[in-house]
Amino acid sequence: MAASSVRVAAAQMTSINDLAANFATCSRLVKEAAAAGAKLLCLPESFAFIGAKDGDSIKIAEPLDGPIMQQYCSLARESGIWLSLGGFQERGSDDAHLRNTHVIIDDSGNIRSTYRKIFLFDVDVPGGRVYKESSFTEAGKDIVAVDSPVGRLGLSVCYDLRFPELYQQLRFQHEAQILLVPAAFTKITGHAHWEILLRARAIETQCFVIAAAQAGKHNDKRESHGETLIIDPWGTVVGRLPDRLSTGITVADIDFSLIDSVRAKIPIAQVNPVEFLF
Ligand SMILES: O=C(O)CNC(=O)[C@H](CS)NC(=O)CCC(=O)C(=O)O
Repeated sequence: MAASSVRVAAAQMTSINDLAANFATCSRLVKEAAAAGAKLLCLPESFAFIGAKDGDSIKIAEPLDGPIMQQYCSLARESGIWLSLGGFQERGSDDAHLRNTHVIIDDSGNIRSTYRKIFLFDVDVPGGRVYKESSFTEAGKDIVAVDSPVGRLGLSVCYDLRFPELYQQLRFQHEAQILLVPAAFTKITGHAHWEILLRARAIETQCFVIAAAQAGKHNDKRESHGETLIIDPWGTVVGRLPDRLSTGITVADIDFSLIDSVRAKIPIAQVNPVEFLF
């Protein structure tokens, strides 16, 4: 008989401009999650690397079959755990661009799925910096969901969170049960919007949401909001890492009967809003 609940973990970390140091941190977190009985660990956007200056990320970008991703595949295999690697700097179609790629690796170390961030962070943060992710990143086009031992995963990255249509499609067209939102939110926007947007996505899609976050100071210019969260389909926060904690994991049990009961009792999927609104 299939188990009715299965454990997941989400990690928080402070990536820097040092691939080996970040890999060492990820290895430790992966081992901790496996020891806690988790079947999937979600790492934040830019887990492998956060540059200290413009152009650093382009320099380290590699294809998915390159040595960096292979190291993470080995880590998944050795620990016997699935990994969600949000926001890998995948080499793009020319030397000036990368792709911000969310990679799902299974417990044998095989890449099962890849999603390239669709919505790029071209934003003038009020009281903060101007970001132009599109200046060095190629946007993805495809919506991606994939089956896993912890349920059907809907993939996204960071700023995608602000586009609810993506999550509506993941839930209602692609049948996602768990939405993954790896991120490196800014201090300012994270403080104002992070938790509210994540809980809204969980409630309006009736999915679990796992949001692994970068936290703390990466370099002189950059600091992330933190506050890794796991949220259930009712909108309750079931796992949380405080912003002040720079590195660690939180675990939660995915209860499939909760997904079913929330969806049965509040039957929004049975209503086609287009019939009523247009
Ligand atoms: O560039 C990297 O190293 C990794 N990528 C990021 O940090 C990305 C793009 S710059 N950040 C976001 O999307 C923040 C979104 C955000 O903070 C919001 O929507 O408010």
